[in-house]
Amino acid sequence: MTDIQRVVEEIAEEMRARPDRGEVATYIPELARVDVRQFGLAVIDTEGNVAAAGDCDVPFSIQSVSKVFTLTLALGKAGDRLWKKVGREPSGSAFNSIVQLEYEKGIPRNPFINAGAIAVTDTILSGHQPREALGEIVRFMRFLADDQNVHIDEAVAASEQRTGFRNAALANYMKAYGVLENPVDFTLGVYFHHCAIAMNCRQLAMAGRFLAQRGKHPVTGLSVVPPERARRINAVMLTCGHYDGSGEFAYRVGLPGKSGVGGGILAIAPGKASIAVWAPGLDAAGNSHLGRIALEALTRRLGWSIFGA
Ligand SMILES: NC(=O)CC[C@H](N)C(=O)O
Repeated sequence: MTDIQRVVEEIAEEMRARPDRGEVATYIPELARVDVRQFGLAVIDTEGNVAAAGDCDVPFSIQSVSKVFTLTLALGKAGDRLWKKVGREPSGSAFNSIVQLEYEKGIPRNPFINAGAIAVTDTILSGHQPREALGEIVRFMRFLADDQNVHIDEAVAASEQRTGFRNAALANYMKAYGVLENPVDFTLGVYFHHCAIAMNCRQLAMAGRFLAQRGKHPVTGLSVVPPERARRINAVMLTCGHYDGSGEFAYRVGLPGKSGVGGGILAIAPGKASIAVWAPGLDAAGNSHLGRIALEALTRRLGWSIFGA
């Protein structure tokens, strides 16, 4: 057994035993049904060695973790023009906050808060039909995960479509400022559906590998993005990937990471590994409670924080 596999199994064991699990998201009714006792962890190093434990094969709703991949696609389409529509500063406010948008004239602070991700999705749509844009996003996820078995959980998408009034407010607000180009319902439809992509920890860690290896696809060796872009996406993940918990995540874990309200976190140890953890219970900022604790244990034991041991 490798050191990494031993550490991953130890952590899964420790997390299973903990009574503090956080609370599942309830504002998307379908997510409220998920069993909070689950825990999965998968680490894939740059040579392709997989260390995994717990519920690492159970698919979960990746939610905002999808925003890393839509950002990658949108940068591929629009290049640096994307940064006219969305900033890259931490927001210091909740993921679904509205107040900042008014002060900043409809330009969201960063691509990972909901408003920013909706603006990113709008860039991917750029005049196409929602079905085509969604197809492109799902194909990209399958290509990166090297697995055709990645799909959209329609029940989760429909659940959020029915209840996503706050996101509708954010989108309409940006539309009023001319930040969104497509019909609001098109952009929101694609956004809700890409948030509803279901993947397991192994698939998600695989999909993130290009960010750990200078933009290269792990299987084909092709360039997914140039090294400079991979570095920059990691930087935005570090500063903005956990909303108003981003400082705490950097302090404790020390890796670029992106969380979702399904309880997943994708974390990148540049040059070393891609890591996916899933524990559905959330903390007050909407980030996976045990996911963060597990990653803190992992980076400490393996000495993987980008800030040193
Ligand atoms: N933080 C999240 O994962 C939020 C994503 C969710 N789909 C929403 O828009 O509210």
